Amino acid sequence: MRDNFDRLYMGFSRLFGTTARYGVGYFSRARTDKIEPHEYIEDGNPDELNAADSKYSYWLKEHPSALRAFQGIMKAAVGKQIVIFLDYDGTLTPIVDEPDRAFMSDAMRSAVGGVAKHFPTAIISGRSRNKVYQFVKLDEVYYAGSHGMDIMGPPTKLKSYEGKYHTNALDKKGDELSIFQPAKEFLPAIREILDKMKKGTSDIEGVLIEDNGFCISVHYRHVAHVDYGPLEKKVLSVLAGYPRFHLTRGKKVLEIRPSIQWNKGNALVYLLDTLGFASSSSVLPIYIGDDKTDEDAFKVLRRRGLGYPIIVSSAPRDTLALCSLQDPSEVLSFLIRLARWVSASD
Ligand SMILES: O=P(O)(O)OC[C@H]1O[C@H](O[C@H]2O[C@H](CO)[C@@H](O)[C@H](O)[C@H]2O)[C@H](O)[C@@H](O)[C@@H]1O
Repeated sequence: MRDNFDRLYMGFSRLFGTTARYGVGYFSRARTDKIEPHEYIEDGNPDELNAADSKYSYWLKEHPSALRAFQGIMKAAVGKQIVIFLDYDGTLTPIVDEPDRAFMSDAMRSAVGGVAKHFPTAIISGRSRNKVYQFVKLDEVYYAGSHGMDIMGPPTKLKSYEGKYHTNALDKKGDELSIFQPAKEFLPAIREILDKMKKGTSDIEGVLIEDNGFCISVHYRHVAHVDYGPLEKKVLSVLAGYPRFHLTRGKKVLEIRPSIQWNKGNALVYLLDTLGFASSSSVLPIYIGDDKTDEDAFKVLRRRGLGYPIIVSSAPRDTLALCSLQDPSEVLSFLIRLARWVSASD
């Protein structure tokens, strides 16, 4: 009986976008909101939804909810230093139609600030470092923009990272920081590509080109289906003149990136190293992200057998993550719980 209700409610939640599926308040929310199972039966094809749900339930067994696994994660953290890594779009904010309007909620800001009070915390995003900072506006967090190619992290004199890519900086309080930009020499070419990309695609309606510092995003969320082919062709033809760059694909976005061996996984390692946890077993990194690019960081954690890679997804996906969270609202619950847990154990 309970199983039936579970399945029906999951179908309903997928259909109507409610987020109260797992973790705290799952059944209680369903009841207080007075959601009746028959509403779902009338509005959807039960067979299709049941098939999708059973795939998702199966996937959840392999990538359990980090909210459900919370106690286990905290048990593993005993005697270790937790370090938090967060992606931005799709993790700290829901995916929205206008990239410039992916604002972070005050609740999320306060939750991220809450964990950053207790643990070193970094946001690693595909956006430019400054843009992420403008959205987040928390000074106690480290920022890595351009998929990790522009990191503002702890001060460092580590020999393993080339000095020419480092610049010293000060934060607002006057504390020392280090800026690491391993794709520095690509900047002039990136400016050229940006210019050509803007000119070359200006006749296609709906294209939005975002300058991400060391990468460029060509958004096609608002491009008509028939125009996608010509757009991709144009992007590839500009790129053909720049063999030291390559194209990757994200959520309704084509991204142009310098072809260096540096990604979010390298950024995670860099930050762990500069925080003083190089090859340390006394650290427990928790990395939460929703995108393909976050898989590079998941891979590093899995290879090192370290911490918890957590994917944000409400559908089954190929992933190296160990746990999952359904959407940014579950990320919020997880972060709040983490800050409460550490305050309670202080
Ligand atoms: O690494 P991330 O922080 O996840 O950044 C990846 C890309 O995110 C943004 O684009 C995506 O989110 C937009 C806002 O929700 C959405 O409109 C767009 O369709 C998505 O692709 C950002 O604008 C890109 O520059 C980032 O590379």
